[in-house]
Amino acid sequence: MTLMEFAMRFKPHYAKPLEEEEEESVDNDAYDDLAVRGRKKLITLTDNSKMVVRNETAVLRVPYFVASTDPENYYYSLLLQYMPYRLEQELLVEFNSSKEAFMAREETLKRNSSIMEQFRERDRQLQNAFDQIHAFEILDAEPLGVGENFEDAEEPQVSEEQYQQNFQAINIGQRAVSQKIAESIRHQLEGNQHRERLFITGQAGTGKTFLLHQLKNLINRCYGKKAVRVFSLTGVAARLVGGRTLHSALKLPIQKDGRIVEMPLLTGNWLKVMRQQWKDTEFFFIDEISMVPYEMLCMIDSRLKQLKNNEDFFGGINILVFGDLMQLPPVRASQVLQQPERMIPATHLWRLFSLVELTENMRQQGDKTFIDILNALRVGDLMQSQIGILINKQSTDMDGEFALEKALRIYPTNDQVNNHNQNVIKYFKSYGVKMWKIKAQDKLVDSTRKLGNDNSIDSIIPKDNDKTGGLPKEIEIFVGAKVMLRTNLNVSQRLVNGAIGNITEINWPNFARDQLYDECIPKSIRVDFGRDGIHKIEPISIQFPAMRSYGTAERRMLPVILSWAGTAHKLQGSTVDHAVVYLGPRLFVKGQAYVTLSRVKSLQGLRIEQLDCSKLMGSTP
Ligand SMILES: Nc1ncnc2c1ncn2[C@@H]1O[C@H](COP(=O)(O)OP(=O)(O)OP(=O)(O)O)[C@@H](O)[C@H]1O
Repeated sequence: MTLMEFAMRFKPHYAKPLEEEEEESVDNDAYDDLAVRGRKKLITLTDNSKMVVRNETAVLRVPYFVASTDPENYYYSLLLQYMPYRLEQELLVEFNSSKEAFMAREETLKRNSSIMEQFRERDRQLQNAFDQIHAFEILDAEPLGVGENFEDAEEPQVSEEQYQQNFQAINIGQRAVSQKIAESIRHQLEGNQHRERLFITGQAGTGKTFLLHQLKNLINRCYGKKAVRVFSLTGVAARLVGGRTLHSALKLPIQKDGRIVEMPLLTGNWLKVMRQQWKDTEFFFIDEISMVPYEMLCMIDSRLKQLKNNEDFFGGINILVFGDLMQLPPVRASQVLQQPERMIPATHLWRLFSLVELTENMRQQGDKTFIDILNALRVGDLMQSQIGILINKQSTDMDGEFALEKALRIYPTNDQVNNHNQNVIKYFKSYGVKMWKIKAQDKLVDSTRKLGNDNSIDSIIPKDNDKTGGLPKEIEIFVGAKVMLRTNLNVSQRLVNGAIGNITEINWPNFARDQLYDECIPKSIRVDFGRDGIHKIEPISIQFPAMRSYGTAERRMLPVILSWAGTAHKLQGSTVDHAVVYLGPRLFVKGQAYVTLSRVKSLQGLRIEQLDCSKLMGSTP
């Protein structure tokens, strides 16, 4: 059924048949009124037609629809009630669904709603609808840590000096790729239609990300404009390369429970705006490609075709992907390289790529023993002597740089991460450090259903932080606590989800010197993000769907979580001087041990918390 056919179903309630519709006005009742009572006050509409001002109230009959089960009718009925229109068709033109049409009018509807407030007892119907939509956006968004909709960062400009310095530093393998790309750009600028499709791989630490930055600068300089767009699947990885997440940048659908959902086509204004944004793009980079399932690569291909209005593969732009398939496999999705059977005989996209392998380890530079261990671990072929070295790295005696509160801990699961953070809190408490427990303020914002006596607000709020916009239920903080930001505050200052720093100051409301009551949330905290500076962080409010059909809930909380530990998945791509890593029985994915270990620069900077040798061998996790 087309949207128009769908709209016709409303005729009995709202609209008169089109042929009866007067050119001059849609308010036929008002004209009928005019005939009976004589001259009435007219207002002139923007197209100079006239409309009679109604003196008497009218009753509008509205069937009842439920947003979750019948969104088309629900939003359409709201549009009909609250959006002024001359022809009913206008309401849906250019939109794929009535929800889209409704959201496109958000500003106007809210303005109209506030005007109408004077004439009616406000039923909050519109407000509830917007609240619901925005709350559900939390669920539709990528899981936290998988990035959010932040706009293109104003990337920090690399100085000429830095650029030259990096250029001098690049090794032979990196230089060969740079030269190939420079050459190719020269040909493309001369009109050559060949486009580069490279898969730049190499074990962890071989400088793939370093090369990515260098190529980005090189290409932008060649074109004299921002011609490269850089993406990653996770927000943390995107932060490392100054890029955006694939989902937000390309409006890709979100996979739920490992299922790949169909990708909607962009239409109307969205498409226009995005095409404009992409017009200068000549190169498309994806970092950490090992996290991108094959189906997603296909979606990227079709989205780029649409954005560049070009049916060539990837919309006829150059595409460079960076990653190591021996690192983490895509989370809950099919293999990266394998083309699912149902997609055959479509062209296998990976066949279009040339492979370039970087071989010189730059992260563990100088630590040959560690490099050899990592190389062997990568292919599941550790020698007995190498296992011996790792066994010697096991220690319960964590002091100096490896002290509980200092070195980063890397675990496979969130549970272990939380557990470690709590242990650090206990440790500081044992030294009498003053702590404050900050509890989130939760409330229901939908008036559709009230909480009964048997239900507390806690019973209808999801426990999983990813379903509450990343805001935790509670957090214990103190000056010195290590925290991770869970929202994008300022992309150009790199204050994005995943940024880690230490609290330097806690400020309470009303200039109080301390937390006056248990429910009190600090007015702000200051966090030192190292080279990204010290920044003030204030509490934020986020709406999300409550459980058990209780409508929309809202949580107000500081957007930070404790961060003395992180998961291997979230830390993929990072480099640290010191870390205590877990290589025990809870490793659950092939490649996890390798990714975990290879974050550390040297054997000297490594301690192992638990070691299960069977997890290091062969291809089994
Ligand atoms: N040519 C180079 N000169 C100096 N340092 C380099 C060079 N290439 C890479 N590095 C440094 O080596 C470390 C590892 O590099 P990088 O993070 O780019 O590796 P990677 O291959 O992307 O690793 P991973 O697969 O773990 O993400 C970084 O600290 C980086 O700055």
